[in-house]
Amino acid sequence: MQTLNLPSHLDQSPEVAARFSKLKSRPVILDVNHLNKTFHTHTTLNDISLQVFRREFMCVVGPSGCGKSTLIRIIAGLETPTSGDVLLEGTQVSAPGSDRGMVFQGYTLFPWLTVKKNVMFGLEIGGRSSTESESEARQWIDLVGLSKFENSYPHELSGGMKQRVAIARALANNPRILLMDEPFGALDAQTRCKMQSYLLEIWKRVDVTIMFVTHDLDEAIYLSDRILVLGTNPSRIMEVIEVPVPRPRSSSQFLSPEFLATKARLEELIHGPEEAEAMPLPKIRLTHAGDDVE
Ligand SMILES: Nc1ncnc2c1ncn2[C@@H]1O[C@H](COP(=O)(O)OP(=O)(O)OP(=O)(O)O)[C@@H](O)[C@H]1O
Repeated sequence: MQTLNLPSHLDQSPEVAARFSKLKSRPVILDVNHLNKTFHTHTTLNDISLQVFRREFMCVVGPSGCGKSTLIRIIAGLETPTSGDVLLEGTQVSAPGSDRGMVFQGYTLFPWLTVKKNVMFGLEIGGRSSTESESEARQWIDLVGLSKFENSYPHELSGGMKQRVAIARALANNPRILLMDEPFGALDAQTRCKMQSYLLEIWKRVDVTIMFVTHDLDEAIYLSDRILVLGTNPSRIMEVIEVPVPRPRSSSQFLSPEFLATKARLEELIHGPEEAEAMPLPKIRLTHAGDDVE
């Protein structure tokens, strides 16, 4: 078998290295300190500490059950840690707040409200007048490219369009951080690719930091500045990878040596020997000896 001769994922071009030094010179927006979460007797998060910089795009990956959603839910204030704390711009997170926007995999729009009313909802709850909310909602709907659909109802939109509305609605409250938990997980592959490009475009135009949970390693590399890799047994941070792929990103980079090297490292961390050992299949055979497919 021919093996690819890949560079190390740690190799960075001068251009990429300069971008990371600029990123790290920005203020820390999110500070996670020695976070632990135990459900009954099961330790889901164990001593997780990390810092995210302002306007950084960080993806969170790891095997199923490693605590990705739990981490995001704690940052969102939807779950309380067993110990440790989360600071957003220096303020301790203890409950949900408008400084954090959330987009989930399931479509969470109100089906009885139009696109415009869905986006206006949080603004009106936050105390804005109807006129103010309407003009702000229009601006966000414009940003996600759905002006023509502002009077449509969610059932009249495709899955990708619904998620664009969900992004507009989350951004309308001017959150400091956007927390996205598998937001494109239910979309078909083509729509998913389009949504990834839309999201990068939106992120470039808004002063917001993004934490994005995904199972899709290509998606993580395509979107991220850094990738947080969580592991299980024991639960821990395995690595924080600085993605060496230059920006602006495009699908033509999927086969570039930097992209493939990062993917190989992620595969090694997530699907390495540890996972295979953790879940061995029982040696049961339901076919006749000699009737092998390989
Ligand atoms: N409310 C809860 N009560 C009890 N256990 C929970 C609760 N929420 C999460 N867990 C457990 O914590 C562990 C981590 O769950 P979590 O959903 O955070 O993982 P994940 O990495 O997001 O998984 P997946 O990739 O499959 O979505 C799992 O074992 C899960 O069963």
